[in-house]
Amino acid sequence: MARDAASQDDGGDRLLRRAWRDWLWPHRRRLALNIGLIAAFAGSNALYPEIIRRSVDALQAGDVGVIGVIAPIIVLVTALKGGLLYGHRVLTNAVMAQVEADIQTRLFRHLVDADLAWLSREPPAALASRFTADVAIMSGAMRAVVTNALRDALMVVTLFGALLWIDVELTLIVLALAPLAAWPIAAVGRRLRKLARATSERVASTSATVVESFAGVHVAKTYGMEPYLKVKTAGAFDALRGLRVRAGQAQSLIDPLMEVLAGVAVAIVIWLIGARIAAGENTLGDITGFVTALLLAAQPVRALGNLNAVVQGGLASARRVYDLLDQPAQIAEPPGAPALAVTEGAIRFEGVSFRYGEGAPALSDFTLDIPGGARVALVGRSGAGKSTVMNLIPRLYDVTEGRLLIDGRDVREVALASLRGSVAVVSQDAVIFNDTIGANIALGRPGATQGDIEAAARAAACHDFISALPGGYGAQAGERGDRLSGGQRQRVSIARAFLRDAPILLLDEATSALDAESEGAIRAALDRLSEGRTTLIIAHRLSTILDADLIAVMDRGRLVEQGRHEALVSEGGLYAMLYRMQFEGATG
Ligand SMILES: Nc1ncnc2c1ncn2[C@@H]1O[C@H](COP(=O)(O)OP(=O)(O)OP(=O)(O)O)[C@@H](O)[C@H]1O
Repeated sequence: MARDAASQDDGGDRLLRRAWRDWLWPHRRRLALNIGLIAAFAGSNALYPEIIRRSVDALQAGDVGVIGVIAPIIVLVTALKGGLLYGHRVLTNAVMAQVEADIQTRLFRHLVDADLAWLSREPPAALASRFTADVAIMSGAMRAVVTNALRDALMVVTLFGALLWIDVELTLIVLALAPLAAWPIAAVGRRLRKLARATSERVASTSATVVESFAGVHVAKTYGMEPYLKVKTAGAFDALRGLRVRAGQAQSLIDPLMEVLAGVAVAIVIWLIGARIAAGENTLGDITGFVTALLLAAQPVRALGNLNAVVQGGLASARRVYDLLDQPAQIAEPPGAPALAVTEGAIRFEGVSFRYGEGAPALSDFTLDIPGGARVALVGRSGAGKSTVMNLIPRLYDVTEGRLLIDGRDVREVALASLRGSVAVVSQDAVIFNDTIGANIALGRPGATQGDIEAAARAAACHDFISALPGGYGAQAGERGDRLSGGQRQRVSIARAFLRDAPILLLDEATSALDAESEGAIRAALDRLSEGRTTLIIAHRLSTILDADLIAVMDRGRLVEQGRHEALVSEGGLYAMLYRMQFEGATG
C-alpha cells in the first residue's frame, strides 16, 4: 500500500529504489539476518490462534488435562517470541545507526567539496538541518520499512495463513474488505508527502532564523532587537505548527478508518459463524480461534496503513538529501591535471569577466599583470569588485569569460589542491574554529610539527600571548574564536598563513581600528609575511598603498587606473579623488 501511494507521486518509486540501493543494500547481510529473526517471530506469533482454538475445544469437551500441556507451551512460545524480538530490535538499531552515519558522512564529504557559489545559497543552519532533521526522518522511514513493515507484513501473511487454515470461505470474505482501506490510505499518503516537504523546508528556515538570532546576539541586545526577533521567530514557529496540525489531521484519519473496518470484519465473521454454529457446522473453538487471529492481525494491518505516512515523510526528506548529493561540483580539475609549480608567482588576469549568478557583472574585461613577488594594492569604492578579484585566484569561483594565469598556466588546468596550496589568505574576519589555538594555526599546513607551529606564531607576534594563556597552545579558542580578542584572532590567522608558507598571499586589511600596539604588531607581522611573496592587498591604510609596487584602481568591475601613488595622484583621476576623500591629512 505504501509503495502504491508513493509510485503515484512523481519519482517516489524511483527514490525508494535508490535509497534502498544506496543505503540499505550495503548492509544486506545484517538485514537478511534481521528478516530471518522477524520471520521466526511472525511464525511463532501465528501459533497463538491454533493454541487457543485447541484449548477452547478441549476445555469444551471437558478435557481439563490439556491445560498442563498448553500452559508450558504458551510460556515457551512467548519466551521464543521475546528472544527473537530482542535480537531483532538490537540488530535493527545497529544497522539504522550505521545507515544514518553513512548518509551524514557522504553528505558532508559532498558538501565540503561543493562549489562556494552553490553552498552560499542556503544559510549554514538550513544546510545543517539536512544532516539532522532530514537524515533522522529518512532513516526513521527506512527503519520502518525494513523492519516494522516487514515484520507487520509477515505477521499479516502468517495470520491470514492461520485464518485460511481455520476457514477459507470466511477469510476470503474478510479479504474482500482490503481494497476499501487502500484508497483512502493512498490519498492521505499523497497529501502527507506534500506537507512533509513543506515541513522540512520550514524546519530548515526556522533553524536558520534561530541560529542567526543567536549568532548576532551582541548586536541584537545592544540594539534592543529582542521584540523584533521574538515576532520573527514566533511567525516561523507558528507556520511550522500549522503544517504539523494539517499533517496530524490527515494522518489521524487512518487509525479510525482501520478501526471501523476491523469492526465491520469482526461483525461479519460473528454473524456468519453464529449462523453456522447454530447449524452445527462450526465449533465454538473455530469462532474463538478465528476472531483471535483477526484481532491479532488488526494491529499490524493498522501499522501498515500508518506506515505510508512515515514513508511519505521519508521520501520528502530523501528528496532534499538527494538534491544536495546530486549537485555536481562545477569547479573541478580535468583528469590527470598537473600540479601547479609556482616559480615566479606572476599572476595575469586576461580579459576576465565574472558575474555572481544572474546579477550584474562583478568584473568586466578585467586585465591586470602582477609580476612575481610584487605587492599590489587593490583600491576602489565599495562594491567595485576587489574581493571578487581575490576570490578568483584560488578558484572559489571560475571566471565567466577570459583567463586567469599563474606563471603562465590557466588556473582551470592545474590540480585544485596544488593551486589552493599555493595561496594563503588573511582576511578581515579571521576564521577561527572551535578547537585549540595550536590546531587553528596548524590548519595552515597539515602535519606541521609543534616546532613549526611555534615558529609561525613567533613570526606572527602571537607566541607571547598564546604562552601566557592557561593551556598555552592547547587552550581552546572558543566558538568562532570568541575567547580571543579581535587583534589576537587576526594574529592567529597570520600565524596560520606563515605556516602555510605559500608563494601567493591574499590580504584583506582590517577596516576596524585596533589599539596602536596591536595594530603595529599586526602590520609588522604582515610586512614580514608578504616578503618574497606575490601579495594582493585590499588596502584600507595609506601606508600600505604608499608601499605598494603597484596600485590597481577599480571601478564597477573594471580596472580604470594602475601605477604608483605619485603618478596616480598627478593623473588626477579616480584614484586622486579617492585619495583626497579618504587619506589626505592622514598619516596612515
Ligand atoms: N556572493 C555574491 N553573490 C552575488 N553578488 C555578489 C556576491 N559577492 C559580491 N557580489 C556583488 O559583486 C560586486 C562586487 O563585490 P565585491 O565584494 O567584489 O566588491 P568589493 O570591492 O570587495 O567591495 P567592499 O570594499 O565593499 O568589500 C558587488 O556589486 C556585489 O554586490
